[in-house]
Amino acid sequence: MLYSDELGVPKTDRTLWRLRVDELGSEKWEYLTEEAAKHDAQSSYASYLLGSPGFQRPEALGNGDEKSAFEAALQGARFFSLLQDPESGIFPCQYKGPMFLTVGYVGTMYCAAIPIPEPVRIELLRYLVNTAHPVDGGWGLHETDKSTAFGTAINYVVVRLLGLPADHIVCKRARKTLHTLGGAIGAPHWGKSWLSILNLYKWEGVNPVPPELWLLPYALPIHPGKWWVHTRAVFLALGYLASVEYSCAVTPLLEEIRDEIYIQKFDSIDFSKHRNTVCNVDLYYPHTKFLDLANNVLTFYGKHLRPGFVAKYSNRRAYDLIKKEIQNTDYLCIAPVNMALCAVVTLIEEGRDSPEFGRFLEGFNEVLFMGPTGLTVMGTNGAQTWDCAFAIQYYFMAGLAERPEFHSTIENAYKFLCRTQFDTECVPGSYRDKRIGGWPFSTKTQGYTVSDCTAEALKAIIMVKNSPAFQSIRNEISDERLSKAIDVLLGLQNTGSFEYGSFATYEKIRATTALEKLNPAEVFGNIMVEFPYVECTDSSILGLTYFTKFYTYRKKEIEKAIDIAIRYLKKAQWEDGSWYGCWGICFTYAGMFALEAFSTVGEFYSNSVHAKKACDFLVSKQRADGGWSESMKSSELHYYVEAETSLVVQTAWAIIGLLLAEFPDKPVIDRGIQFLKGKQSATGEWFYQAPEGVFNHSCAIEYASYKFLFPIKALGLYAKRYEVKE
Ligand SMILES: CC(C)=CCC[C@@H](C)[C@H]1CC[C@@]2(C)C3=C(CC[C@]12C)[C@@]1(C)CC[C@H](O)C(C)(C)[C@@H]1CC3
Repeated sequence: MLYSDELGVPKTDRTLWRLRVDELGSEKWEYLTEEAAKHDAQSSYASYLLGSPGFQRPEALGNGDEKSAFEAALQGARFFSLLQDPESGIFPCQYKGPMFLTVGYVGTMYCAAIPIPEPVRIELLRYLVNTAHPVDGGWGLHETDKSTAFGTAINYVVVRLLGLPADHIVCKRARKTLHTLGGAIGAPHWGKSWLSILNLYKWEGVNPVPPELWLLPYALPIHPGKWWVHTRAVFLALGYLASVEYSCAVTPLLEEIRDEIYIQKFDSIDFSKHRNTVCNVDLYYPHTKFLDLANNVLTFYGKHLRPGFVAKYSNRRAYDLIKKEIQNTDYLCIAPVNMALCAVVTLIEEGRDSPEFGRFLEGFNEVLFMGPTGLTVMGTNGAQTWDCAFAIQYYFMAGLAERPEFHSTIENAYKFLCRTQFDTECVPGSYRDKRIGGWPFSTKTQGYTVSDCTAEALKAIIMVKNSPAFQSIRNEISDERLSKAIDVLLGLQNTGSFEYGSFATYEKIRATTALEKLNPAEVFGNIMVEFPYVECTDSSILGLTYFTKFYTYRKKEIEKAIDIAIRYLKKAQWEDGSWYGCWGICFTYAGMFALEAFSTVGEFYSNSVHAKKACDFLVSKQRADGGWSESMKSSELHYYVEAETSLVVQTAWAIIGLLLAEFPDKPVIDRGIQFLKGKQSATGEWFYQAPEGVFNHSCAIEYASYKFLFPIKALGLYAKRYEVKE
């Protein structure tokens, strides 16, 4: 039973929610009146997303051992295909986990004094009640985290702003935990920033990130235009807000909250002394001495030396850049963190009734996603492109795509990918690369190319274009447009000495990774600049190798790019045969991707020491029940940590790696396959077990489609290798 139900916390009527999806993949939930709902049926996949009974499952097939691996893959694909929105081709799902995003939406609405629509308010609250830590009632950085000062302080504020009274049991428990953690004073930089925006803390107690940094010559490595896109975008807006010291008007409710979140009396706190006070439970990446020094110098500058005209000029510059970010992403911004901050800046600059701020109010609907436990702000505005690219590829690899029953699934997803390729550039002066030809992680509107998303989308499209079964839609995208994707991808490969041949996420590495020494976020690792990522490198290899099978465009350069990327991978492999994965958990995820990349250049268990070592590593982690189970702790601690129970997605990853590397010991693989089959319901469903993804080493995030996509691939590859063809 959900905690919110146990407590009798109000909820909306699930049957009245509708998911509106448009052809570019924007996902917006709408709550209807009972009358309107009568004429507007809930789609079946929306019922699945809400955990409502309306979802029509495929007809049941046999359980566990009775079915072959192929039948299990087939049944899994039948189930997953029902989760597609047939109009747009995407597979909408709640991309949740991070617990520091809802404050952005609720905080912005509070600053603008705009009431949150009632169904949204009720469901946001319900989600927070359901994610409160079962033991102590606090919240962490992500849903499955321990309680931290950051998570507990901001989400406590959020539930109070959403109307939960201070004497409610949820508030009482959270408050007690917050006080045990030392109170909101120990919140890290972003927590302190949001508290200051909400007038619950003072800007003098927040370490500075002045917009003046944008006035420095670009040649300097410290120039923010060279930082990782997310960090650049967050600190751009935060720099503006801190510089103008924006805080919303104090209200009686805020005065109450001021009395609740600290262990000291609010008025007695000298906030300027707490710039560096961070609860040690929260601390993942402590300040370096170098950063402390820089903070002291910049604080002194801000207080005593900053000429008014410089402040004004640099704020203008920051706002200009914010406007460009808004233009390039049509108000979505790169992700909900900077979106909310840009919305507050727009509120200050343009006013609450301006059309510009109004667009933000619409944009928020695209990142709020409803689910069985309530409504939350997602990590991005979805995972549309990524999921479609995988679905297409894995149906092909599993030998399913050509079956007429899946034609429309493939066709719809393919058309979505074709529509999603970038065909316009960013406005000049945005510090952005050329993007025409690239693909994003979510939607075209969001506007940011990602290396591996480009490569995986490209590969999926080539599969469809060259399949005899899909000749009628092969001209949906021209070969020339595929060549543009190659231009983007080749342009993203790193050429610096230590990361030579690798790929980062959104851009090439623009400044030394030593800048990480200035990471001020306290709770995240690897955020200051781009880093070389093995998974992004692997996916890029997959896209490039697949392209050369069919096309000759820039062939020599592509071959060289693949060669140096493979070399990078080999260099990055750890002594024990593993790789540290940054975007999925963790060594298992990275191992799978690397083995797939090796397989495309003819390196397998039998002929490559690197592939052999990688397989041996994976095999050494198999558990007695045949499954694999890596914990999120691996990502945090940088060594392999097993979780409590075997996990479907982890097992699929390991099996895929072993199969693609042609690992010879069949019984090992058989046991993994048995595990995957055993966890599948007769209707083809696999169930959520644990977050599959991670970012910045410390924050877990759920990829809801993975529990279908990777088992389908694993079972299908197994069937191709070992089962007699039908
Ligand atoms: C520290 C900050 C700004 C937090 C906001 C959250 C974002 C940084 C996260 C949320 C989703 C996220 C993990 C994502 C990625 C980067 C960081 C994101 C955007 C990328 C695009 C990096 C490359 C990866 O291979 C993959 C494509 C899987 C992910 C997708 C989601």
